[in-house]
Amino acid sequence: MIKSLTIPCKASSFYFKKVEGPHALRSRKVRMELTITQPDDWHLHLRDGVLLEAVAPNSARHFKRAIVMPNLKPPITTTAAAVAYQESILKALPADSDFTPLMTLYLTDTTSPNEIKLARKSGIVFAVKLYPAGATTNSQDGVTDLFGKCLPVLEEMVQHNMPLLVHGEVTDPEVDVFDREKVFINTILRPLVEKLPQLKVVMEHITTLDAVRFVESCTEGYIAATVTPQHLLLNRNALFQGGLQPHNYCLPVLKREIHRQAIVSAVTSGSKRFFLGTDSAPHERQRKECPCGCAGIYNAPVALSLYTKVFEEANALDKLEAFTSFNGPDFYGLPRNKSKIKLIKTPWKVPESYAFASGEIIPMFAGQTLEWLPSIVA
Ligand SMILES: NC(=O)N[C@@H](CC(=O)O)C(=O)O
Ligand SMILES: [Zn+2]
Ligand SMILES: [Zn+2]
Repeated sequence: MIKSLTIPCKASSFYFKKVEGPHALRSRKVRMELTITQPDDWHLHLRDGVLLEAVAPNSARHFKRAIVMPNLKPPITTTAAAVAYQESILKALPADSDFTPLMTLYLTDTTSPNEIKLARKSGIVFAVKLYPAGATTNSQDGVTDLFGKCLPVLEEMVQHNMPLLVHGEVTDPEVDVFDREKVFINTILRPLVEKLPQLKVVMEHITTLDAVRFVESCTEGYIAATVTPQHLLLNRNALFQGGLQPHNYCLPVLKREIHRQAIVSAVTSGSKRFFLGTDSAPHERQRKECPCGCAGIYNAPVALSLYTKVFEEANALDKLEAFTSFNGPDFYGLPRNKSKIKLIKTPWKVPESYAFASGEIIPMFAGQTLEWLPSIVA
């Protein structure tokens, strides 16, 4: 017989469940379980074609909704393209999946204010993404001069309460790659927030103490940030440990340990300004393990285990659910999910790779053993 014990914690909808298995008396093993509201992923790359078919089910297994990045080739610059992309994502999901892709538009120098009206009216577009031209994967069609070219669009976004999602790095080759986020905050973000204080902005995948301080200094409800598992768990040593590690390479690049610690403190503090965004960014193995490898870490299958590990190690498991499942929908003005997910503290091995039609994808922490196995509560 399985005995279970529920221990209430500080947060009301959160509890520990200790389950004593059938061999409990002999082995004295106690299994820990955590049940939380099902999370959403507020920053996800689903790609298209065979890659989309390979990765979409893995995100849909754990997450209820996701903000889907528009940096395809060609990019999703119109509402019509977003509608078509959403249809292909839905087709790539298992028949019984209730995963909802929340679509975004890719901002360019020529995006028209009318496109924002169409986007809002569609009911399927939830944000507009700013890629400074040349900053990251498939950003060549991005913005070259935000204040010179995009102010009318940004003003229209304020009218429609449409958030701007930001890849926050400058592209000036003279600026050290480790300083590009900090320089972006000082030269673009701070002036933007001063010019348009009513614009909702999400600083995506923050990597520095500077970003934490900036977000905390702004008005709550207008400026927020997503945080990835890799920037919570790894510092820049992970790029070179025992040789060059292409599967730990993403943009913004991993930073020093003091920055990692600042981000961990921010998310585990219980602040509403930070929420889950995996930035899961799959690239085919050959495109990562080559002389000029792509930036992007595929973390969708391991993300929830890793976030839970971070909160456990910070003694902040009671703050996990707000970060994974409340702060994101609250910021976007969307309802919180009703469904639940269980995280079971049991060892499980991350697959070495995920095969797909024309190759394979190597996940973050491939082949390693993690704890906290997610499982949807039926
Ligand atoms: N994060 C990454 O390193 N890569 C992302 C783009 C991005 O989010 O900047 C990708 O699309 O591959
Ligand atoms: Zn980015
Ligand atoms: Zn991304």
